[in-house]
Amino acid sequence: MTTMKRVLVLAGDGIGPEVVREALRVIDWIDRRRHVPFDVQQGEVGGAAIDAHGTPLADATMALAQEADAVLLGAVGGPKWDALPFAQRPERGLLRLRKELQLYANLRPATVFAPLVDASTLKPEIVRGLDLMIVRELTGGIYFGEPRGIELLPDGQRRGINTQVYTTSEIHRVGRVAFDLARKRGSKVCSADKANVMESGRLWREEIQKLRDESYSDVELEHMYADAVAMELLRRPNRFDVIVTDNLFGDILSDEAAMMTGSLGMLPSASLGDQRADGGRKALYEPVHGSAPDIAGKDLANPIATILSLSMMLRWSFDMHTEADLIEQAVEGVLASGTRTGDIMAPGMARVSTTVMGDSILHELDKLSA
Ligand SMILES: NC(=O)C1=CN([C@@H]2O[C@H](COP(=O)(O)OP(=O)(O)OC[C@H]3O[C@@H](n4cnc5c(N)ncnc54)[C@H](O)[C@@H]3O)[C@@H](O)[C@H]2O)C=CC1
Ligand SMILES: CC(C)CC(=O)C(=O)O
Ligand SMILES: [Mg+2]
Repeated sequence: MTTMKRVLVLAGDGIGPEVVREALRVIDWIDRRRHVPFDVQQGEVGGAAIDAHGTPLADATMALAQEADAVLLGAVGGPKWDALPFAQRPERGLLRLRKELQLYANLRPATVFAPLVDASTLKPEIVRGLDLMIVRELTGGIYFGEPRGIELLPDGQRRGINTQVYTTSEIHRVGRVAFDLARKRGSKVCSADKANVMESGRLWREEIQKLRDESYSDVELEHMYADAVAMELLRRPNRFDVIVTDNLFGDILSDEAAMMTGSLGMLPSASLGDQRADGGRKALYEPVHGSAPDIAGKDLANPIATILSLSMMLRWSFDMHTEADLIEQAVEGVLASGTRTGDIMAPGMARVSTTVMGDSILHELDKLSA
């Protein structure tokens, strides 16, 4: 018997609702055409939740997220809420979800679809065939460390403080995810840190090395400074297989990697917690991009990152590899036919809207499963 897949959808702000709407149509397609029942609940996060409930994530929504098999999120934030204190900003809603669901491993694959080789700002020979995985630590580091704040000094200056903190167990658990993934891919891990200037970076390096020597001696490990990784990503991205790094460096390096694939609008992500004894795990899926206020409400956003995040959900939360493959093939087919949103458009191609991109992917899914 096929069990019901309980998915909580939090569309969020800006282009969030626009891109999530297209992913919901794909869920509906799977439900109808592949006879896999989904129980989709919807809630607010970010600015939308501030407007509706006065907080970036209501406790009731947090409880729904705890109960769901998986969460699909659009994006949060926008100029309307930019002046709010940090604790009340839209981004805190997302950070609370990550922290309370203990989603410590953020998988951000950067894959270049063949038809998009020319959409990258890098030369085709640099990005062709790119298939790398960034594993970003997501619940520790400088985004959560204490002390933090902005304080007034006696001389009238203000001082901003954030703290980078990691413990051995936080490093080991995300390291294990990276090494396990590498075993299924090219068996190579690059660990990015700043061990030359930060104590937390030195600890990161020592513990990743220890983990590799004790449990993953079959996997090749190299350590690099995060700034050098930023440089190498532009020079020779194909040298990388899996990159494991902390919360802040992972945030930055994955936006950089996104541009190899043509656009931030192409990059999906999965945020995973520990696997339970029953094989399940807490998980949240979201595009890597933000709420893109500059194009919000105009039906211009690329929904592919969100649709590919759904495909990651099918793989990681529901073991539905056939359907995940179908979605990825449909995206590739649509791109090959020259259907492009503005962010991945090449000269001479017509620009389609978010909705038409969604229509085209559904049409391609129909064709593939006819
Ligand atoms: N996970 C999340 O919810 C994230 C939220 N944010 C928030 O989003 C807001 C805007 O941040 P930005 O720095 O502008 O980053 P952004 O990712 O929203 O936009 C950066 C640029 O990429 C373009 N872009 C992004 N996604 C696109 C898509 N799907 N299709 C076409 N073009 C796309 C935007 O138009 C913009 O020019 C801020 O409030 C920020 O805090 C930023 C990053 C992640
Ligand atoms: C809390 C988010 C807005 C930070 C971010 O840029 C991301 O996770 O990609
Ligand atoms: Mg980011």
